[in-house]
Amino acid sequence: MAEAPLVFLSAEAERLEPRLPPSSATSTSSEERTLPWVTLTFATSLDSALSLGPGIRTALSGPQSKAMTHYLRSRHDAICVGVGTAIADDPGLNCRLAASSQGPTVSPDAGSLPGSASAITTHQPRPIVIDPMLRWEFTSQSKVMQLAGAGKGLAPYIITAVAEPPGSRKKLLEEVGGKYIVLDQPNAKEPTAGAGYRRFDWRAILAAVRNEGMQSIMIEGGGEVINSLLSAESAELVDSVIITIAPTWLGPGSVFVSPPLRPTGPPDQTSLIPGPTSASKQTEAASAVTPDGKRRPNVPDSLVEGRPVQASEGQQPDGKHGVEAGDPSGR
Ligand SMILES: NC(=O)C1=CN([C@@H]2O[C@H](COP(=O)(O)OP(=O)(O)OC[C@H]3O[C@@H](n4cnc5c(N)ncnc54)[C@H](O)[C@@H]3O)[C@@H](O)[C@H]2O)C=CC1
Ligand SMILES: Nc1nc(O)c(N)c(N[C@@H]2O[C@H](COP(=O)(O)O)[C@@H](O)[C@H]2O)n1
Repeated sequence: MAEAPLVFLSAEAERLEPRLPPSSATSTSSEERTLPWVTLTFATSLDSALSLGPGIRTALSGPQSKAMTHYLRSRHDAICVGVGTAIADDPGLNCRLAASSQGPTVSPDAGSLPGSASAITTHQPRPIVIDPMLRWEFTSQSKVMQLAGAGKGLAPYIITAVAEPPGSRKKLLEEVGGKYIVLDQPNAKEPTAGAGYRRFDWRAILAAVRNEGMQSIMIEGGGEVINSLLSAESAELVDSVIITIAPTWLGPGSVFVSPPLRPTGPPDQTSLIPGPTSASKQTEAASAVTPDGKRRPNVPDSLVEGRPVQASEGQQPDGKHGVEAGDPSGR
């Protein structure tokens, strides 16, 4: 069944605006940045899980939160996932906000102010897939490729360490406007990770994105992407964090957001990297809601901005969801 067009209210968009990259129409400051504006945004359960398992697409967001995500997609030049997510989810990574000048729908035009329902030109973000070893076996049937072919989204740029990607895939990508971006050296400082690759330095990833003319990127996941970005070395690169928290637990075996602690010091808040607004605030926000969706007493309003959701809202019929925005670097 076709997905109903997503609608995001102007008032909600205005609430988010201070956390979003400057509009390209009104600011030149973003052009002066050497790296793009980075928004980290994802949905978790109360136990900080992104999905039931590494290969399992798990719906945590309801329609309102999903519409918010698509508004965010309309406000960024690029949208980034790791190859684990590309394989697990076969994602579309496009913006599917209703493009209507009627009613309260926000214009998806990144250049217009929230609520101005005039010129509607849907801004599509460029999908960026981090795939150092080229594990993603995309085909012309992959959702993102189909959407690009149909003009409903952009084709992916794949960031890889493989110097010469296979010609057939290169052709497939280029036919719909995508390409490979080869990064010279994965981060030599890091030990080889389990899958036999070294991580890229996030600065190198972001510089490559900026080099393509993109001034803002939203990073959606999955676990490894988020946890490496929120490591001590790179968390300062993140300008904004926007998290949806679903009132459920996914339990052991899930893919968790759990950024590494510093190598020294006790495992308490002082060793969480850097500043309280990402990991620690997320934990507080999660514990602010009981399993049946009620607010716990003595929890400040600033931590959870929940609202009742309709029974039709996806996987969490009787719960609440919250949007938490913060700056992980404490700036
Ligand atoms: N609830 C939510 O908002 C979201 C949930 N997910 C879920 O997350 C799960 C996938 O998470 P993961 O398995 O952790 O995969 P992932 O999507 O984080 O991809 C991991 C892979 O990406 C590459 N990678 C990541 N960071 C890198 C770096 N700095 N340098 C070089 N390569 C890097 C590596 O090849 C690594 O194996 C899926 O089940 C998906 O459904 C994904 C995105 C959002
Ligand atoms: N915001 C959010 N909530 C969830 O519950 C999710 N599972 C995700 N997943 C992310 O969205 C991508 C799917 O995008 P399409 O709808 O196919 O365009 C998925 O790959 C994750 O990045 N996000």
